[in-house]
Amino acid sequence: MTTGNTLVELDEVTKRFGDLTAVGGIDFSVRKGEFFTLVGPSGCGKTTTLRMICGFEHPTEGEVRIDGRSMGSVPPEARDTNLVFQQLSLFPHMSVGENVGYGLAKAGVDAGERSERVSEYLGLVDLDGFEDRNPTELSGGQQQRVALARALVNEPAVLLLDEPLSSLDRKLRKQMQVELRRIHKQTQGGFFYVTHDQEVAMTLSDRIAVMNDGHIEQIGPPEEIYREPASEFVADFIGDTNLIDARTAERDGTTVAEIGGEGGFGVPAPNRTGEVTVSIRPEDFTIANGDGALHGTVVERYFQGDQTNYLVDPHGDVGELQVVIQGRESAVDTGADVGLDVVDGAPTVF
Ligand SMILES: Nc1ncnc2c1ncn2[C@@H]1O[C@H](COP(=O)(O)OP(=O)(O)OP(=O)(O)O)[C@@H](O)[C@H]1O
Repeated sequence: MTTGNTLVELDEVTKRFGDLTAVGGIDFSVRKGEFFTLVGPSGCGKTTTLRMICGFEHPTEGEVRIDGRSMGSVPPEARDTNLVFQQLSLFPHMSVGENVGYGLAKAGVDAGERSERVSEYLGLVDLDGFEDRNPTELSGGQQQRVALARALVNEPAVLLLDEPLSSLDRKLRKQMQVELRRIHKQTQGGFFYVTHDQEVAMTLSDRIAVMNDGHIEQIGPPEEIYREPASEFVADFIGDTNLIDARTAERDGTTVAEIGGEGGFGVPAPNRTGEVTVSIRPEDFTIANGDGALHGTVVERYFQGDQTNYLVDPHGDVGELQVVIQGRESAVDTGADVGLDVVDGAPTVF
């Protein structure tokens, strides 16, 4: 299973706490130079997984390998990993420079080289010249960047990040996402990122693993996860979607899921029969006054600048649908009778 390109491998890893199975037999690998994100709802087992990679927890069953080597009972400090937490964990009594250089000092790196490496990594996180500042004088975003520099300075094979942006406000979080991408590109190390925030996962990652209740539902690049969700859970958790109950029927020799009954429209559902669920993303609809595959009434309309969101109550037993139209066009008002069409090939049938 090991290839030269693989950095971290989890092989049938299970972690039980008493009767509770926090992680139930998961497999994945993180490649060299990859930004890999584990995303899932609170309590699904993300942090436990990360803690098994860095050695703070040990699998009940299965094996963690780093660079092809079984981690068995290798203690955290002997693993080629470093960790950045959600809570800012800088030493308040040390300067920024001392914080960043802490691991190097512990490893016995001499003062001259330490000082060079510290300024190099402060430069990487865009904090040139901050060596003598005190961490308490810095903003939350700057402190988080110091924590990043501190974790990166001894060049670990894998940087583990546990919700490092969640204590920042929305704007700063967006900025730090861009920064993290850039820092990852420059260091070319493996990043293993854990978050419940699917938007962050989509923005940052080369690949995402979606976790649910201790198991992995799907692994793939963000676009694939979004466009071709492997399960109803993934479709619902990653981005917004409409999950519509439907039944299959034969139309012109092909099997379709009928949305809105016989008069509604058919979504191709090859090899399926009976009750199904159809996932349609809000942006995969088009909306117009008048005709469409489905008819309905606009219940609500929310203008959001770059897009307009509609809540449409379709005729037939479909349930309200969320529709998003990007751009400036928003010619349909609340209360209007509208037609909805769906972009060909966009829906997924479960
Ligand atoms: N040391 C422990 N002892 C007992 N149960 C634990 C322990 N650590 C975690 N758990 C349980 O294991 C499950 C998974 O927890 P974990 O922290 O891995 O989830 P998570 O996905 O990281 O959640 P969050 O996003 O809220 O941090 C939870 O039900 C949690 O209560």
